[in-house]
Amino acid sequence: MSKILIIGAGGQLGQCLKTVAERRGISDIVFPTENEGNILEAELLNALLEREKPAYVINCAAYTAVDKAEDEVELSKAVNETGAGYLASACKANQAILVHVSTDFVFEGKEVKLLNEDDVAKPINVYGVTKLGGEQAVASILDEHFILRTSWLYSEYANNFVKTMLKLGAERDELGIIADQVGTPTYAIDLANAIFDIIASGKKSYGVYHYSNEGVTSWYDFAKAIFDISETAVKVNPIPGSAYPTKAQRPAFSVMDKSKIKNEFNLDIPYWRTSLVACISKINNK
Ligand SMILES: NC(=O)C1=CN([C@@H]2O[C@H](COP(=O)(O)OP(=O)(O)OC[C@H]3O[C@@H](n4cnc5c(N)ncnc54)[C@H](OP(=O)(O)O)[C@@H]3O)[C@@H](O)[C@H]2O)C=CC1
Ligand SMILES: Cc1cn([C@H]2C[C@H](O)[C@@H](COP(=O)(O)OP(=O)(O)O[C@H]3O[C@@H](C)C(=O)[C@@H](O)[C@H]3O)O2)c(=O)[nH]c1=O
Repeated sequence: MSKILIIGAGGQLGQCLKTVAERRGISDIVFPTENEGNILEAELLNALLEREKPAYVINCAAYTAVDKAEDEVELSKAVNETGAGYLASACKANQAILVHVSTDFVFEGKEVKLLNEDDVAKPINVYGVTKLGGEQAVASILDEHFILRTSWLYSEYANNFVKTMLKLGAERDELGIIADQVGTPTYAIDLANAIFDIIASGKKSYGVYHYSNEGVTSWYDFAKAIFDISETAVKVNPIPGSAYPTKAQRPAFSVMDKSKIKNEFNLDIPYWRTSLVACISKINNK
């Protein structure tokens, strides 16, 4: 496979890419540290790409603290938008193709309808606004880009909803979980495999693509499944979003249509509950 460089390698998706690269025997791949690949430093990125000469760059660096972003607007914008633009410029200067990861939170989510790549993005929180800004920066600077929007990422690595639930389930007898926000969880290992499949295809069909696991659920049903699969005895109560106030608003419905990515790259996407079983088994055997 062509040489690949990962930015934001220390995060959840970065660690999944590393695991999957090892499993698939992908060896021509570089995982710089955050200091070596700081997305806020344009010249550093350019020098890194000049030195490594990757054919593909995968951008996993992001500001992902959705509630905190409401107070840290500048930092969120710098990492998600300005930094993404710097990386796109470095790719342009060094003839690299950029795989940039984005989110379902670019959508307003007020309508119950499958979201496709042409639907209008209208984010309702700072994180979503800055991620949309990142998409626009990438697309305006570099033609050779794949923007992959994904949703509700979890894995055995870093912090995520599954690990939060397993922790809270061990500490408490009862939990209230929002039942009126609907979307699709995505096992970051599956996303990592899809990214390598896209690269391995060598196809140049650049643009925006939606990728999540198959199926639809709410945070409440997701939590129920986590406790069911992990055999954790905790009572889970479905609550409306209004009963769990958060700094950031979240889309009520953000299920994405994945037809485009499946057709273009011939992907077979796992059902969300099947992947959740695989992830919890990994967590338990760690
Ligand atoms: N997590 C989720 O539920 C979802 C994530 N996404 C998107 O998927 C992508 C991957 O997310 P995920 O892996 O979960 O996120 P993480 O927060 O786990 O990883 C992001 C990484 O970016 C790093 N980072 C922050 N600032 C910089 C910087 N200036 N230079 C280089 N690296 C930096 C972070 O380091 P540090 O920890 O030190 O800040 C962290 O290691 C992101 O684009 C995200 O927006 C999309 C949908 C859902
Ligand atoms: C801990 C907890 C959360 N919740 C709710 C709050 C929220 O609506 C939902 C998920 O909470 P989290 O804060 O874990 O997830 P959140 O950070 O909102 O997840 C989002 O992250 C960004 C990065 C994305 O790009 C999105 O796709 C999505 O994955 O669960 C409860 O209802 N009860 C609880 O006890």
